[in-house]
Formats: sequence, C-alpha cells, structure tokens
Amino acid sequence: MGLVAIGDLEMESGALLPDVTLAVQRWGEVSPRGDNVILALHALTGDSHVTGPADDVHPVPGWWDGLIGPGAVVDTDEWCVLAANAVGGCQGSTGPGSLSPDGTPWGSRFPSVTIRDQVNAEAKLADLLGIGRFASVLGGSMGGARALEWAVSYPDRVASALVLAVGARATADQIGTQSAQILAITTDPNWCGGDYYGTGKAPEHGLGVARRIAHLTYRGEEELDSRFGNAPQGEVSPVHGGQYAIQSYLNHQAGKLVRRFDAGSYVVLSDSLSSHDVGRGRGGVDAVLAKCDVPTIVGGITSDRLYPLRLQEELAAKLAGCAELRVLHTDKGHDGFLTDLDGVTHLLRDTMELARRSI
Ligand SMILES: CC(=O)SCCNC(=O)CCNC(=O)[C@H](O)C(C)(C)COP(=O)(O)OP(=O)(O)OC[C@H]1O[C@@H](n2cnc3c(N)ncnc32)[C@H](O)[C@@H]1OP(=O)(O)O
Ligand SMILES: N[C@@H](CCO)C(=O)O
Repeated sequence: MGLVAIGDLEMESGALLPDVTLAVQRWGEVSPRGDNVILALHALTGDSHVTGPADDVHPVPGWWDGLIGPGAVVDTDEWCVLAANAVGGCQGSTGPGSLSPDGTPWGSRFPSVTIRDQVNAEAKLADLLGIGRFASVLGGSMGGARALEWAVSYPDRVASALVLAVGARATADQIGTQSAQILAITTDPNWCGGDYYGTGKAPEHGLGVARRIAHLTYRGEEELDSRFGNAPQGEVSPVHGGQYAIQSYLNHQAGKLVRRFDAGSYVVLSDSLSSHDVGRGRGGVDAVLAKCDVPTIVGGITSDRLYPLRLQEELAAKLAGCAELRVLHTDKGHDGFLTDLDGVTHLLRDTMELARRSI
C-alpha cells in the first residue's frame, strides 16, 4: 500500500505530532462484508514487512516469512492482512529521522511515543481505510504489547487477538535493560543530543552496544552456552588476546542491526516498550484485564528470560475467561516468537479459528 498520511496524532504526553505517515503493507483482499481484516504487529526492530524476501526497501526478509500468503496458515485467500511500521520507527513511518514541519529532521524534538500512541495511530489508519473491526490483531514482543493494547483500548474493534511473548505491563527488569541500552546510545559522542541527522555521523558504536545487551536477553541462556560455551573464536585463545566465540557472535548481531536500523528510532521505541502498561489511567492492570472480553490466545516461551512465562500465565489468568494460554517449548529464548515457526504456526492456526468463531 505504501505510505499513508493519517494526519496529526495526539500523544499520551500531551504533545501533538503533526502530519504523521505510516508505511503500510497489505496481503489479500478485503471481503465484501469487510470482516476478514487482520492486523499483524511487529516487534522492536521489525517493520511492515511480515512476509516476503528482503528487497530494496526492506533489508531483511519478513519476520514471519511464509506464514502469510495463499495457502499459508494465515491464508490470504481467506484473510486480508495489514501491517504498519510503528510510529517512531525508521522503515517509512514518521520517526525521529523524519523531517519536521520546518524542513529539518525531528531529532531531539521528537516526542516520546507510548505503546498506546502506536495503537492510536493504527486506529486512525483503520478509520482512514474504512476498517471498523479487525478479525484479529496479532503480534509478539512489542507487537504483542500492541495487540493487547488494541484489545483493551478498542474492544469493539477487535474480534480476537494473539498476544505473544509479552506481559500486561513492562517489568523492572525490562525497563532496566532498555534504560541501559538507551544510555549506551545517548552517551555515544556521535549522538549529539539526538540531533545527529545530517551531520554525516551516527551513534553506531552506542547502537551496537545496545544491540549486544539486547540480544543476550533475546536468546536462551542454555542455548548460548551450548552453542558457544567459553570457546575462542578462531585459533587465538582469549587468554592470549583473542576473543570468545560469543563476543564474535554478538559483534555480528550488532553489525547487522547498525546497518539496518536508526539509533534515534531504537531509543524512541525502546522507551515505548518501557511505557507498556495497559492499566495506566484505567484503574490498574487487574481491573482493566478483568473487564476485557476479547477472545485471546496468550502465548509464552519456556526459555524466555526477558518476558518470562510467569508473565503470560498471569496475563491469561487475569483476562479471566476470555483467554487461553499456549506454551512454546523451545530453547531459543524470547526470539522463539521469530525462530520457532512451527510453534507460531500452531498458535496462528488456533487464532484464525478463534477469529472465524468471533467475527
Ligand atoms: C522482530 C522483527 O520483526 S525484526 C525482523 C527479524 N528480526 C531480525 O532481523 C532481528 C535480528 N536478528 C535476530 O534477532 C535473529 O538473527 C533472528 C531471530 C532473526 C534469527 O535467529 P537465528 O536464525 O536463530 O539466528 P542466530 O541468532 O543464530 O544468528 C545467526 C547468525 O549469526 C552468525 N554467527 C553464528 N556464530 C557466529 C560467530 N561465532 N561469530 C560471528 N557470527 C556468528 C551466523 O553466521 C548468522 O549470520 P547471518 O544471520 O548473517 O546469516
Ligand atoms: N529480535 C527482535 C526482538 C525484540 O522483541 C527484534 O529485533 O525486534
């Protein structure tokens, strides 16, 4: 679909973000009744490219590549799937690297963006496209936070939800690791107070450090130890100045992110993750979840140390009566929602069945 102008966005902070654009992709056709539209919501460094190979615009293949399409588990002969790059992102939607109304990049002037702001932007998009109600909202991690926020903020506009690898609010541990990552970026001399756009420099070192910290939280502790242990990378022992294999692996992951992602967006979106709290201003998590009646599948991952399984157990219990808990058994940690495609396929199959019963 390309770029869609959704107008001005009133943020939770009270700021007004003018002339917001969202980068949107669509697969399949809207049914005559308009009741088959699914919203797929990406995680921190994902974008609207849910499926398909990397291309000129999208530097990596779709994050659920192969799970959406004709004959796929989310069958686009039946469903119409929409996905938008979150506001604050850097893959086409308005973010800190975008031009402000005065013609210069937003940089440090870009307002803080909460998960609720992201969802409100998507609701404006749905209004513009004439979508009254989604058959389902789906996502993992930051995408799961948005799916849950959708169900709570707009229960009449959501027939079902898949909320994967997330909780009802950010935990101290998550806010702590996100704050450390943000500090790694904002203390890079090239950060320039957030106004590095157009200087020819970027806080790449800080972004790389942030990704190393993050990536450790995304993978399973036992998985990493069985893959890398304390082995050296190559012939030279770390005792003699070489490096460990895990260091080399993290350097590789950091380099890949630095090549494809903007540090300013990383800061804004990491801060969004810390803002996640469906109970804020609504009487708290317990009260708001007890009221929610959107049929929901809550998915958790056994080895997820960033969004541990206890969070999904609590979420499913507090969604009293409208949620079913499903557990993915994988050693891959939080990233299991991207790597365990068999497990995710099962969850999507069940969610599509829930959507059929609920539309
Ligand atoms: C959530 C979203 O929507 S974002 C879109 C998709 N996500 C991303 O791209 C995020 C960044 N990447 C990731 O998070 C992960 O790589 C995933 C989840 C996509 C894939 O995970 P996995 O398939 O398990 O790959 P894994 O984490 O083992 O990494 C493999 C890479 O490490 C490299 N590697 C492995 N060991 C080493 C080592 N000792 N030294 C250096 N590099 C190494 C491999 O060569 C491979 O490189 P490549 O990805 O460039 O081909
Ligand atoms: N690997 C994922 C993890 C965040 O949930 C990402 O980069 O978005």
